[in-house]
Amino acid sequence: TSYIQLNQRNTIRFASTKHGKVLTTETMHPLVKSVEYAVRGALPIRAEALSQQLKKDPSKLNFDRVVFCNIGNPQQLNQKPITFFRQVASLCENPELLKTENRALVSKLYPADAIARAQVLLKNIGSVGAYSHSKGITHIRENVAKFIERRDGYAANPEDIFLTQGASEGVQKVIQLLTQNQQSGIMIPIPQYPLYSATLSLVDAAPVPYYLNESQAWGLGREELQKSVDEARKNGVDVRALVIINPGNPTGQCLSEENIKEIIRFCHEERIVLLADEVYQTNIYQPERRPFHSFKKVLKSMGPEYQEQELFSFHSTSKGMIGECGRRGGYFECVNIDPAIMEQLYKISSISLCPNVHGQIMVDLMTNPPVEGDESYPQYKAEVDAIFQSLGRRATKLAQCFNGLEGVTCNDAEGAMYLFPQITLPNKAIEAAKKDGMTPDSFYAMGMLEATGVCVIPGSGFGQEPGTFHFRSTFLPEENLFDKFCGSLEDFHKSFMNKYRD
Ligand SMILES: Cc1ncc(COP(=O)(O)O)c(CN[C@@H]2CONC2=O)c1O
Repeated sequence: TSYIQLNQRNTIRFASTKHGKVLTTETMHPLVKSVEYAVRGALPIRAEALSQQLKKDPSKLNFDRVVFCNIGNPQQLNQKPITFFRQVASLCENPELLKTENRALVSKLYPADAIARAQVLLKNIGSVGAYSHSKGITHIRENVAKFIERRDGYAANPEDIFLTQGASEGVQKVIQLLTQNQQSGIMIPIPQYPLYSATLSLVDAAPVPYYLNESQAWGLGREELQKSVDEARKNGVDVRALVIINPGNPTGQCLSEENIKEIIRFCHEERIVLLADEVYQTNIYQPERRPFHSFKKVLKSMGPEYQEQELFSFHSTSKGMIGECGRRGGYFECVNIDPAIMEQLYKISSISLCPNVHGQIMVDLMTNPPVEGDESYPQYKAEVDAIFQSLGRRATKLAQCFNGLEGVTCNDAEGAMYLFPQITLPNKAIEAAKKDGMTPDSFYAMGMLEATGVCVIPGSGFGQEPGTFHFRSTFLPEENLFDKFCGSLEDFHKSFMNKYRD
């Protein structure tokens, strides 16, 4: 916009005054100011401060470590990375190791299939220090497409795949494109992972809530979706898309194939774009909920009338049994998306040049791990199975712990990494929270943190049925510390309930 046009279009509000900071919370972008993201909000900030205090003067606190259960960050809680993945990544990082003169030494440390994988990757990448294609390295996108074909049994085109800085970046790009003005609405689950509400705040679009049914194991029916979209459209909201998180965060429910068909039929009939967040697709602990049904697969299995349904599917290297969150690896696949929109997606992807190459390498490894017959397969399978079984045990144990607490009910985690128990708090606690200017569940969670060092996130950070209170915890603390972890929560809860008993 030229200076003159700006002047004609609206009066220029000069940020700079005669003194003080130019950039302040008064002069900043108001939408940024409006954003909230509880997963790293007040509780984790306090937890970080306590963690620093523990290093300086542990005597003042009645716990010896802060347990960050606020975030699905497995390697922060000492989950081991997958050996084969780190072997390949480290070889890509230091190609000198692949030189012939070093082969004898390196072969003592690295299996042949890791060396071979690194060579193939570097042949297609060049240097991990170079910018890559803005959609991601073609060779890796081809491998992702093959993974999708193997998983679903339907064709996938590498040109429909964008590699991203974690799934977050893909979600933000797609929502940005989908929302034209303040009337643009995106349906999001309540409770939801606050990436969605935060992104909608940033683009000044309308969140359109649909409620998961806690009494039905966080189930979702067509009638709830219909009620939500009808209500929004009646109020002038231009509902354009539906976000489904499957398996769910923070709720852990896994959709059946029939449920997915019902959702696709709804989107088709209501002309709504589907955003399928499937980052927990390998975190499914309840056998009856396996195998994972992707929205892509179910859509392709439905009749011809559904074959124009627009769908974006998201995946990430941060979850599963991998937990490589810090590498920022992820992708999204575009299904039935207008070619002109694909060009727009490429354009905005090119603004940030490319996703980081190490994240891309991790996507390649996640989607194409060692297979039966490969030298590294036995170790890879043993590591993945051990993590998977341990997550399942911890999910069950923590749910049992929560269900044993006075006034607490907790659905099992069918999948994902979290539990979202509902807590019934005494009025005295609710009053005390009010006095401290906190929501009751934040007051409870802060009390838990100060007493035990365990950091969870209040349900208000995810949304919840009005009048109910929840908190979200991961079940990621190391298994050998789990009994102590559960014991500290039980002790805190007893003392809290006694302190505020009506
Ligand atoms: C449902 C869902 N979608 C997308 C993401 C983004 O992941 P990446 O950007 O790392 O790929 C997360 C991360 N889970 C957050 C982070 O940890 N705890 C959470 O609730 C998530 O839970």
